[in-house]
Amino acid sequence: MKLAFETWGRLAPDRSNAVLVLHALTGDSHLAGPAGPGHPTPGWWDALVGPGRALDTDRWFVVAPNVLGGCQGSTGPASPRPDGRRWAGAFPRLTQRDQVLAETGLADALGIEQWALVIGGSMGGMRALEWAVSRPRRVAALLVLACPAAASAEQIAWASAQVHAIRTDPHWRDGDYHGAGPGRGPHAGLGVARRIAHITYRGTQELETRFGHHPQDGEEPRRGGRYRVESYLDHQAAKLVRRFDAGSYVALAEAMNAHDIGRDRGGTRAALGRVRARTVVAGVDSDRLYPLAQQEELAAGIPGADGVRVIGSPYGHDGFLIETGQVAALVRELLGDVRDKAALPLG
Ligand SMILES: CC(C)(COP(=O)(O)OP(=O)(O)OC[C@H]1O[C@@H](n2cnc3c(N)ncnc32)[C@H](O)[C@@H]1OP(=O)(O)O)[C@@H](O)C(=O)NCCC(=O)NCCS
Ligand SMILES: CC(=O)OCC[C@H](N)C(=O)O
Repeated sequence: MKLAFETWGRLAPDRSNAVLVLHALTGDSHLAGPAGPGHPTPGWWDALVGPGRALDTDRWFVVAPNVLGGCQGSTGPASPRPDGRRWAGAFPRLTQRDQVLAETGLADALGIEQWALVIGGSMGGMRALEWAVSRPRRVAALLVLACPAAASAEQIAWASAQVHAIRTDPHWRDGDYHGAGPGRGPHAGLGVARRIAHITYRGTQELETRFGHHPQDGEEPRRGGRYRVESYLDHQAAKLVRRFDAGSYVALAEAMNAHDIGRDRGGTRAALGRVRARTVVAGVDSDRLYPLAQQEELAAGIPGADGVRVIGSPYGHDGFLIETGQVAALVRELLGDVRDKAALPLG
C-alpha cells in the first residue's frame, strides 16, 4: 500500500509543529505551490500555505497526503496489485477508518506522535473527524469544514446517482477498463457524475447570477445549442475527466456514503464526546449539500468546540475551498491557541 504526500516547512526537533491537511473528493496532495510537471494547476489551498500565511511554513510543518483510494499517487483502483495486475473492480470497499489507518502509518513513519492541528473540509472533514474521534490523543487541535457526522439520505442519494452514471457507462466493464486503451474508459459516465456533483457544490443564487436563462455565446438552445450553465457544466465535466480516475471516484463516493462517525461507537453523540482537541467547526451559509445544521450537530457534540462558525459565501459547498480569507482566520485562531498552550499530554 502506498500513500503519496507532500510537505512544506520543517519538522521541529521535538516534532510538535506538524499540521495535517486532508483534501476533499477530487483534491490531492498538492495543497500549495505552483503548477508544474505532474501538477497541471497550482495548489488548491495555495493562499493558506507559505511564509507569513495562516499555515506559516517558517513555523509549521505541513503534511498533505493523497487519500487512500485516490488516483494521485496513493493506492487506488488504478494501482497495480502485488501480482502486477491492476486492482480495478477488485479494489476493496473503503471507509474513512481504513483511510485514517493509512494516514496513521504516514504519521508514524514521519515520527509525528501528535498533530498540532488536523484540518479537513468535506470528504477531508470526514477523515479529520475520524482522526480526532479514533485517535484523540494524537490531535491537539481540529478544524472541520462543511462536513456531517454521518452521510444523510440525500447525500447518499446524490452520490449514488453519480456512481450509477459511471457504472452504467458501457466502458465501465465492472471497473476493469484501465487496460482498454486511450479514450476507452467510462469518461461519459464520469462526466455525468461531475455535472450532478458540481450542481450540488455551488450556490443556487450564484448559478442564477452567473448564468441565468442565457444561451451560451453563439448558441441557440431552441436549435440544439446550449444554455450558458450547460456549457459551464460541460466544461467542469471535461476538466475532471482529464484529471481523475472513474474507479477512484466510485471508491471515494462509496466511502463517503459509508461515513458515520458513530457506527459501532454508541452513536454520534458518544463518538463526538471522545474528541479531546480544541475544535473549530465551520460551515458555509449557502451550502446545500452539507447544510449548516450538520455542522451545528458536530459543534454541539464535540466537547472542545465553541459553537459553529459560519463562512459567508455565495459559492455553496465549494465556499470552503474558495473563501480562503475566512478559512485562514479560523486556522490562525486555532494555531494561535496551540502556540499559547502546552500540547495535550500523550498517552
Ligand atoms: C476551487 C474550485 C472549487 C474552484 O472551482 P472553478 O471550477 O475554478 O470555479 P468556477 O466555477 O469559477 O469555474 C471556472 C471555470 O469555468 C469556466 N466557465 C465559466 N463559464 C463558462 C461557460 N459558460 N462555459 C464554459 N466554461 C465556463 C471558466 O472558463 C473556468 O475555466 P477554467 O477552470 O478552465 O479556467 C475547484 O477548483 C475545485 O473543486 N477544487 C478542489 C479540487 C482540487 O483540489 N483540484 C485540484 C486540481 S484543480
Ligand atoms: C464531497 C466533497 O468532497 O466535495 C468537494 C468538492 C470539490 N469541488 C472537489 O471537487 O473536491
